[in-house]
Amino acid sequence: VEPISLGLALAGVLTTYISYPRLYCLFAECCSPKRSLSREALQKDLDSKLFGQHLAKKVILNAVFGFISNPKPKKPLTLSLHGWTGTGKNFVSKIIAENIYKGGLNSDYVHLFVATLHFPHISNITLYKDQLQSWIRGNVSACARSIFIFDEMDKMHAGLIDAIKPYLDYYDNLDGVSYQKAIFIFLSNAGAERITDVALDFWRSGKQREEIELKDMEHALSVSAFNNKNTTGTPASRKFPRGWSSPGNLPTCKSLVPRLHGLSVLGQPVASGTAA
Ligand SMILES: Nc1ncnc2c1ncn2[C@@H]1O[C@H](COP(=O)(O)OP(=O)(O)OP(=O)(O)O)[C@@H](O)[C@H]1O
Repeated sequence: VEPISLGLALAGVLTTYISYPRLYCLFAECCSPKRSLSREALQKDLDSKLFGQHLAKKVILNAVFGFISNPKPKKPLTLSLHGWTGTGKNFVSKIIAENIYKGGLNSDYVHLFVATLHFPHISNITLYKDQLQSWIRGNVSACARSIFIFDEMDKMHAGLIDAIKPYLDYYDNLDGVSYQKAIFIFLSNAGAERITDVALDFWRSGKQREEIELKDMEHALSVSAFNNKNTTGTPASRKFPRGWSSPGNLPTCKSLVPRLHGLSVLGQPVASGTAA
């Protein structure tokens, strides 16, 4: 084959590959505006990898699948996972990320922040706020379905929590950017002791762990998370965003508590809820 013909043929193949996003996305990672999540695959992953978290599994499966399947969500998906260290909060975030993007946590569309690592100095709070907001704005502009994971929320400065709040609400757009397809996952130890207390009470009364319901955790978590002493800032600024109930405490039984915020599933707004 002569070099010019070969070159033209290759250029043709390359142009076709780039011009057809679906074809391109078969081989490279894409930010797909359409549904890109298999409920069966997510369920299989949760069932086979995540143990002892029946509430978390159910809530996460319904929340994530319902959200991704909705072509026009009214607000971003906000999940808040609470539990003691080593209960699987990061693990489940990884499962969610991997089910939405091939690259999982390494994807260009998945952003992980660790409070003590990325925002260590209270004196730099104004700088962090600006940087965080422009990072979120820039990345959501580039990919509406961006995922932001915030680890150690209980150690996050209240001022930074305030900086994230506007993106979690029901705005069609903020300064020309719509955040309604974004996913925010907050991980926290706040409420861990209380979660353990509830699980322990169930065990003492001879009930199965699987009998614990979302509502059994709700109140306990709200109170203890709001009173969380680790989050810095004044009590007033510690107020959680609308639809975002505060977190609480419990270690021995090691439960993971996801909290669902104002998510619209099947067109019905769902009030914030909790699972263990
Ligand atoms: N419920 C679980 N089911 C299966 N494996 C788990 C579970 N919880 C934890 N693990 C295992 O333990 C490892 C550590 O858990 P992970 O980092 O998710 O804990 P965490 O709740 O995020 O803790 P921390 O609060 O310290 O960040 C995971 O990578 C996973 O291998």
